[in-house]
Amino acid sequence: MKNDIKEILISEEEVSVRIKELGKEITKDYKEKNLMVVGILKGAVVFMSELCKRIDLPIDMDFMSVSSYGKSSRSTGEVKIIKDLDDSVEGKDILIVEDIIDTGLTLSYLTDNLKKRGANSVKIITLLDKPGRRNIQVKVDYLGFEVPNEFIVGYGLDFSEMYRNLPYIAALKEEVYNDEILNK
Ligand SMILES: O=P(O)(O)OC[C@H]1O[C@H](OP(=O)(O)OP(=O)(O)O)[C@H](O)[C@@H]1O
Ligand SMILES: Nc1nc2[nH]cnc2c(=O)[nH]1
Repeated sequence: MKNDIKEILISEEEVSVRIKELGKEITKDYKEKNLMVVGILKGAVVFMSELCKRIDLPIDMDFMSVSSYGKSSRSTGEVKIIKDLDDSVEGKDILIVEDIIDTGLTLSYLTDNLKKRGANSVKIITLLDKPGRRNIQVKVDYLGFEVPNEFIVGYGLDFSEMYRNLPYIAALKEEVYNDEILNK
């Protein structure tokens, strides 16, 4: 199956260095705050676990799972919560952790949703940003890397549930994915 990989875009070493930098930045920015880290299943799991080890603060961790329909430019899109947080976010400083921002639909919905629940602040960290595919503008507060408009796998990102455990970030060969996947 590794024959499906076109190219390694970001090496294991580069990811590790960037996550350490992001962890330091967050540690500085959230010193006097009430940090709650919210990972979006499943893609964010690998990034979140590495990131949290680099944040030198007491933190709450929780997870949400969402599904989205109609991400194409022809649709306004709809996001549904499949697994919600265990606890209230009232008064918490929320940091949403994502693996990738693509159309912007998921993070736009989640930011609004958590703000409405009375969080003190809601910010976004994403390992990857694919700005070429954006439909909805979203403010990214912390970014790992920008990636080109390719189908990305590794470090939590899957193709048909495969490749999430690759320790680097790679582009899949064009012949493996098709327009249906990118325009779903
Ligand atoms: O900006 P958007 O167009 O909304 O896309 C980004 C979302 O898509 C991916 O999740 P996916 O639905 O593939 O689920 P997964 O994390 O379980 O792989 C990714 O993890 C983001 O949550
Ligand atoms: N695995 C994967 N999931 C995505 N979700 C949105 N864009 C991508 C991508 O490039 N790869």
